[in-house]
Amino acid sequence: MFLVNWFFDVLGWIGLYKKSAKIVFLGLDNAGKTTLMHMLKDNIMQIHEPTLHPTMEEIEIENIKFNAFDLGGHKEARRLWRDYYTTVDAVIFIVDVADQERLEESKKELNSLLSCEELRSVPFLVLGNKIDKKEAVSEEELRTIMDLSFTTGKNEKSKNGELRSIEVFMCSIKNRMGYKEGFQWIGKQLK
Ligand SMILES: Nc1nc2c(ncn2[C@@H]2O[C@H](COP(=O)(O)OP(=O)(O)OP(=O)(O)O)[C@@H](O)[C@H]2O)c(=O)[nH]1
Repeated sequence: MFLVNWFFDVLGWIGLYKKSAKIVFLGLDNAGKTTLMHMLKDNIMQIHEPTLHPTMEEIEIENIKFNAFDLGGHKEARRLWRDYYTTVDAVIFIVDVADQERLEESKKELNSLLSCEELRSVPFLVLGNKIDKKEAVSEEELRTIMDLSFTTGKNEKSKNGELRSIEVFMCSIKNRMGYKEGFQWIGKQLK
């Protein structure tokens, strides 16, 4: 009973209780994917052993599977990711908003994912991470730089089933701020 409550708490907290999904964390190296995976793990008492792989991590909580892939120049990760992406239900794309020099590279990576036919109807949550750093750009600046001015809406579910939902949430994974709202939004987009 205690375990059941625990799962309810964690998945309820991130808006994914009773959902079944494969969620993938993507982004350049150093964006914060591993830190986010660890934050989830720390909140979870019993998880399947993570798959140890230099470029891919995996955890499972009940019916939710989280995978993280590095896309920052790792050929092996890209190959693994390509084998995997036809079955993905949601993408969480993490951007280091304090690393202004790499925002353009992040944008290119995001755009190439957004143009993938296989991901045409997959919801995308863009997490602008590291807002605790003084170099961090604002949400407005991030949206401008990354061409994300028109998004679904933070309280919305995409109205047309054909249209992909996409939204930006700013966060500091280190300070455990902001990403919960992002997960809750992604929870709403899943069936
Ligand atoms: N200030 C700050 N640092 C953060 C935050 N999130 C992650 N970091 C730091 O950013 C660095 C990279 O984080 P990782 O989680 O390893 O990033 P990654 O995307 O998994 O990167 P690779 O493993 O290199 O692909 C680490 O030193 C983290 O401690 C944050 O919210 N704020």
